[in-house]
Amino acid sequence: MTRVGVFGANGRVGKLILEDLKTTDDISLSSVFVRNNLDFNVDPSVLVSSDIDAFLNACDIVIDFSLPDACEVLLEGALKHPKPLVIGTTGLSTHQANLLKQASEKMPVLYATNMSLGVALLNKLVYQASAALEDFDIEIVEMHHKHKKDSPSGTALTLSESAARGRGLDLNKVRVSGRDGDIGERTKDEIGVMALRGGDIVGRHTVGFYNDGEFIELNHTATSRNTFSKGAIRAASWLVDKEEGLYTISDCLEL
Ligand SMILES: NC(=O)C1=CN([C@@H]2O[C@H](COP(=O)(O)OP(=O)(O)OC[C@H]3O[C@@H](n4cnc5c(N)ncnc54)[C@H](OP(=O)(O)O)[C@@H]3O)[C@@H](O)[C@H]2O)C=CC1
Ligand SMILES: O=C(O)C1=N[C@H](C(=O)O)C[C@H](O)C1
Repeated sequence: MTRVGVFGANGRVGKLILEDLKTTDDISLSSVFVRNNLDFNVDPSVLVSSDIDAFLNACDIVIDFSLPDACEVLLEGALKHPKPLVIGTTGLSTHQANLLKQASEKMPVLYATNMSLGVALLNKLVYQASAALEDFDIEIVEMHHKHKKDSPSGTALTLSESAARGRGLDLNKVRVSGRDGDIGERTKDEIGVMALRGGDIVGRHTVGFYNDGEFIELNHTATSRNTFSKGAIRAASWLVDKEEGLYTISDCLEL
């Protein structure tokens, strides 16, 4: 039985991971990290702790859906006590992304800005379309619930990386994430990545390829957050016996 530690268990996704683990074979909850209290009860055999070392000691693998600063605490702890990590937290700073890379030199780390099968495939399609439709303008729109803190979404940024790679472009030089005022005409290479927020939208991403006379739009809509929690548990079962290294959701899904 694989013992899972959940980081961010009070959160929208974290709570679902705890629920989904109850109905999963060969993998079960053994520890929960909290900064204050857990908002609900768990089986008394589960360690609930705000001590990162104790939390890591009590599990074989960690699943993290928290916030960037919290994820940093996890990565620093894991650098001292290596443990396989499945990380879904988005909005990481450059420093936090570097810590994640450092961690992957000591332990297996699967980082995915979106744990769904659909978005994993969408990334492949976007790469292909971007390369094939070289004269088309690329614009990405993401929509999420009003509680989301980071923008653009991690998924939109990953999709824009796929689009930039398809064209051999450096995303840092071509990404435009806001247009307001007298901005002039659109330049050929820019990749627009725009964010909308409202209500309870679980997650919607549209990657459009626009030319004179025609356009194509590729869309993925998550209709349930369980898509992410179940995807993360599947990733944990796959990652637990891997060697150190940085893995993607496509590796796990063999896409
Ligand atoms: N990769 C993917 O497929 C997906 C990724 N996400 C990403 O996952 C993350 C979480 O999303 P969501 O569940 O909606 O967010 P929530 O805000 O609902 O949950 C965040 C969790 O992080 C915990 N947390 C915050 N700060 C700290 C801290 N300093 N130390 C310890 N724990 C902390 C909170 O604990 P407490 O309540 O105790 O404060 C809470 O449990 C986001 O980055 C989101 O973008 C979301 C969906 C899918
Ligand atoms: O915060 C969310 O809710 C989501 N975050 C992820 C992201 O930033 O891409 C994935 C998903 O779209 C939901």
